[in-house]
Amino acid sequence: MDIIFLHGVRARTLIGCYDWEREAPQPVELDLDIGLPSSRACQTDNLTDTIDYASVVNRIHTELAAQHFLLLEALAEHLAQVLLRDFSAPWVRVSVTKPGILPDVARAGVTVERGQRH
Ligand SMILES: Nc1nc2c(c(=O)[nH]1)N=C([C@H](O)[C@@H](O)CO)CN2
Repeated sequence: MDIIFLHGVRARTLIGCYDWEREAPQPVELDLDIGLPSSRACQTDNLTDTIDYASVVNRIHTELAAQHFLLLEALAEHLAQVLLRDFSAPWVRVSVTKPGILPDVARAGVTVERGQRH
């Protein structure tokens, strides 16, 4: 399976379990690995035969502005389902981290894998 990836996507969103985290958006970083339905674009050299990673980034920012979750797990699941459903990706790996949220920890985060990797 061919994969496109977007690593180190920086964004802000309202997320967290605690009241102070519900007051203002905080920074998150995303690593997205997105399986492609086919390798056709390798032969055709045509953007319409693959998933446009610029469109993915735009959609991710839209989702992060509109959706508010308590847990990183729920955010990662939501984004994974958007990629599977609306971009026809057969498989995705979505990592979401909060940089600097815990003392002495560079990043705390979660990774979910969804779909079939073949
Ligand atoms: N497994 C998780 N653990 C925790 C999360 C989370 O999203 N997933 N979140 C928090 C707090 O919101 C954190 O950002 C501040 O301590 C704690 N643990």
